[in-house]
Amino acid sequence: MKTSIATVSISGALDAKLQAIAAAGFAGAEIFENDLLSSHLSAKEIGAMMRDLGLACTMFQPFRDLEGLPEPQRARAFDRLERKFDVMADLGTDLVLVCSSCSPLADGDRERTIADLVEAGERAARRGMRLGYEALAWGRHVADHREAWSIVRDADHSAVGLVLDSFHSLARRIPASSIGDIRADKLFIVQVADAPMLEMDYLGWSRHFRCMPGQGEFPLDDWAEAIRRIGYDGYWSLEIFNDRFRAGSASQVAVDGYRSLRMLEGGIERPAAAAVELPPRISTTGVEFIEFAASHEEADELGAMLRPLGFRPTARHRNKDVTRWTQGALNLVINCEPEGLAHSFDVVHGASVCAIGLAVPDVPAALARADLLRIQRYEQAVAPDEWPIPSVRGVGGSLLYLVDAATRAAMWAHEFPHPLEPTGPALLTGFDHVAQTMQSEEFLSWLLFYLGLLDMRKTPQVEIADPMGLVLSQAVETPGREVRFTLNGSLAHQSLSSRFIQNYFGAGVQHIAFACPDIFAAADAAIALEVDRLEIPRNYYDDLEARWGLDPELVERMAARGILYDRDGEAEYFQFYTRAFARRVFFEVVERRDYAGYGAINAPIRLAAQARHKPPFLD
Ligand SMILES: O=C(O)c1ccc(O)c(O)c1
Ligand SMILES: [Mg+2]
Repeated sequence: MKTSIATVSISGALDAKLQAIAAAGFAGAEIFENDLLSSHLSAKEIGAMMRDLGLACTMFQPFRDLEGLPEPQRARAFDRLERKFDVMADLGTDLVLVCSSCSPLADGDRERTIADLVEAGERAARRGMRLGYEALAWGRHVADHREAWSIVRDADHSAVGLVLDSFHSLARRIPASSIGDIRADKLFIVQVADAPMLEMDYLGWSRHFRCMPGQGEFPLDDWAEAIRRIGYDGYWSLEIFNDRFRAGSASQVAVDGYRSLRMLEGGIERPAAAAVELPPRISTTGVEFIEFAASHEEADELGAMLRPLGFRPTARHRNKDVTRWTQGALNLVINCEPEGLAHSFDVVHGASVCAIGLAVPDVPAALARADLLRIQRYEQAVAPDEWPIPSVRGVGGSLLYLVDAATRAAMWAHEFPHPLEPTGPALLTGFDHVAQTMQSEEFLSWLLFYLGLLDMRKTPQVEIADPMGLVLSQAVETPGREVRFTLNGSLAHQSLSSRFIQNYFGAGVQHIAFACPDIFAAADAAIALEVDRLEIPRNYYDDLEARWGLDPELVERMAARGILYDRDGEAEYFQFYTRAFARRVFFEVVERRDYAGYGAINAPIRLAAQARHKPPFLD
């Protein structure tokens, strides 16, 4: 796939944008006119810079309101176009994007439109240039790529072609089958954007809500497949108007963009027919372990929270200050080493989750996928007798270890040979989900990370009311729901999530939810060992009884244990929470009875209960 991105997609000054675009691995970039107008560099200098960076200038854009004008506006538009050809020559591109007209002066007569495009094509051809006609979804007379294509086809001029932009076509829900009529040699460039499905005006939706392929809800796989099928082999160019991206880091947005095009190439939701030679997304069968970085003091505190939940320290590392805590098939690792990544993590963030081990069947394939997406591998020094576990950088600089079956067996037996206590009764049977909290600016980036690397699907985004602001929440899940992450992005500075980020000095794991087959048994055992649990107000239970018509006795049993409840049809969800450890990480225990969600309805109750416990220094 030939990759390109419009400079409008990225923050900063034009020269900095181009550097970020080149560093992320793109082959080309579209120069957005406003970026050039506001640059201190001339078009010639930008052109030279692009050549030095190895970037093709794929298009100059946009040229607005060309066709259907009365005189004298028409003559002026053509003069303006000639001037742009000079700029394009300096930039080193032969292609200009012409948007379908939005001018109230434009006449919608089809023959006039064709005649104007032919005239423009003649002028372009004289200068060795070409123009690509794009139907804006809010164009005054041409707002549909089918209409734009029929005009381009009938104009029948070698310098006049079509620009397809997924936003305009998919916002209008134009079927991908309509692309089959387009001739590949007439499709001059393809612009790509995803977006959430919203009910709003096209212009506002397009200018503020576009996102990278995979981050939104447009059916891009079918659309891209239809374009490949006609034999198109030109550039796929991201064009993402989004205020959040323009407020973010240029290099991160550029890398995300590159990653998203690679995802599109291989298929976002299902493998693309054309992508056989690309490393596919990784299947993962479970969370093998979660590792905490902690000082000894913090490790004691953490241990005191884990025991009531049924965990015991069962083994010690052969030569490191690292303890394995287990329960049934669940593994937690507490790392108190005075050096290495875990220690650095503890110094920066305080006691927290520094790594997650994912069970994957094929580690080399996983690393190949990570490389394709430019996800950073993490290589740490391994002593000669140590078992190396490959890893990549995840949320907040934490690691995602990739653990295959051979490593799993060797890792525990070889690295943790010194037994400590026997295991207790297994109350909890698995990791249900891991919740990670981040700034809202990073939210879409991490969504793309998980969806690109792992064979996971996203659930719809929900907004959760925190006592001090809104939090965006969205889950990613493996097809069999063996691994689930929930991502939470705070939209308000005072929300509990934001306080977490401030307190944590960055994004990270805010809670770990364990699965159990009997929540009452798990809660009773935890309470018997004096678990520090989150108290839920009585009002909640009065409402619960009224809302679901639950047996009052069941409601009393839940109230006595601080268990929250949700229901979806016949499916039921029970959950309880511990208080936060080191003011950062807390634990949840859930029992699912065919329930697929995360109890979002209870999140405001939980957040308010946590806010009541907030440590005084955070005020
Ligand atoms: O919003 C716009 O004006 C605009 C400009 C150029 C494009 O390619 C586009 O899709 C939209
Ligand atoms: Mg466009």
